[in-house]
Amino acid sequence: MRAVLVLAGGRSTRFGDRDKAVADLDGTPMIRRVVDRLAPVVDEVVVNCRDDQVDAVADAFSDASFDPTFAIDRDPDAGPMAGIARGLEVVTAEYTVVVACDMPFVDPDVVEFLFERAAGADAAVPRPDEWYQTTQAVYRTEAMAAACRRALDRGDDRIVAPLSDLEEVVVDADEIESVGSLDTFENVNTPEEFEAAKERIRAE
Ligand SMILES: Nc1nc2c(ncn2[C@@H]2O[C@H](COP(=O)(O)OP(=O)(O)OP(=O)(O)O)[C@@H](O)[C@H]2O)c(=O)[nH]1
Ligand SMILES: [Mg+2]
Repeated sequence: MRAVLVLAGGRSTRFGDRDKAVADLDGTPMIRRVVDRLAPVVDEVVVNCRDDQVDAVADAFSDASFDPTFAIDRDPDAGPMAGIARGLEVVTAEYTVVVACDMPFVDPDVVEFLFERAAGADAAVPRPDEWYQTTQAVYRTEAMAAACRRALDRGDDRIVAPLSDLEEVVVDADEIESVGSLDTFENVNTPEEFEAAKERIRAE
């Protein structure tokens, strides 16, 4: 079994006074687009966000054929890795793809490939350049949950901190491009990037 854990508990400060998770991306809230793209390759959908976001996020899924499970931050603003830890508490699947809500071009073929590469290991983490794409990576749910807890317990909330405790497969740019596009990692932070994403979706 496979889950998607969508991270949406950020404050979207670079975006402005709106929550980018539910911002309207050419007729679809961005988080809904992200999940819709991954629905064909997962069995379970979990959303991590703050309590004050639940109504708007639930609204974005009101006409979906599945009900996302909410993992609400107990400790808001504790950073994305704490959000991953919280989300993985409610996942039931053995493997989870973690994805940020602001990656509207996430490629299901890439994610399928990551699930295949993670099998038998603790994680498959893309590293298309010098940075690990930890917010579009597949993790063995229990191993990652434990690694996050250990990192948080030692006061390390960096998103890469759990990796030191995992036996992960690192997936490079060539491997990603053999199955899909590096656009899968594009993320939307500013209104300008959001407008550019909209234009691209209109042209699709
Ligand atoms: N639960 C939780 N998730 C977070 C937190 N900070 C960021 N995230 C999520 O992690 C992902 C990547 O974060 P960013 O791109 O920095 O998003 P953001 O923090 O909302 O935006 P900025 O305020 O502009 O940095 C997004 O999906 C966010 O929703 C946090 O403190 N808690
Ligand atoms: Mg942030």
